[in-house]
Amino acid sequence: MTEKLSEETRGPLLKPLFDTGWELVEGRDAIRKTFKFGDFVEAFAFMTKAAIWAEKWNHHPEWSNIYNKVTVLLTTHDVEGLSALDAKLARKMDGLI
Ligand SMILES: C[C@H](O)[C@H](O)[C@H]1CNC2=NC(N)=NC(=O)C2=N1
Repeated sequence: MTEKLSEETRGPLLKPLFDTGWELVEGRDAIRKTFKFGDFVEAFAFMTKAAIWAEKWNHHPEWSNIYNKVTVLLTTHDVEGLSALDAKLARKMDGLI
């Protein structure tokens, strides 16, 4: 069962993600990052690869795309906040670029 990140675990899990450009979302227990690519095809290729992992892990991003930018918000709806799955998917997305 997925659990909301505790005060003790969220620091070590989230700090490396803040270093790669993820940030906390105001008013919501979630993280967000905007990925920028050379063009729409590269942005959509990233979304396609990320979508395959999201489906495999049954953990889905809230995201939007404008031409060469993809803005991703990660949170765990089942626990109404951040869980280890969000950190896992964020790390995977960072690894896809
Ligand atoms: C029923 C289904 O397993 C759940 O709704 C899954 C699907 N994808 C999900 N994605 C995210 N980000 N959070 C969830 O809590 C979640 N739950």
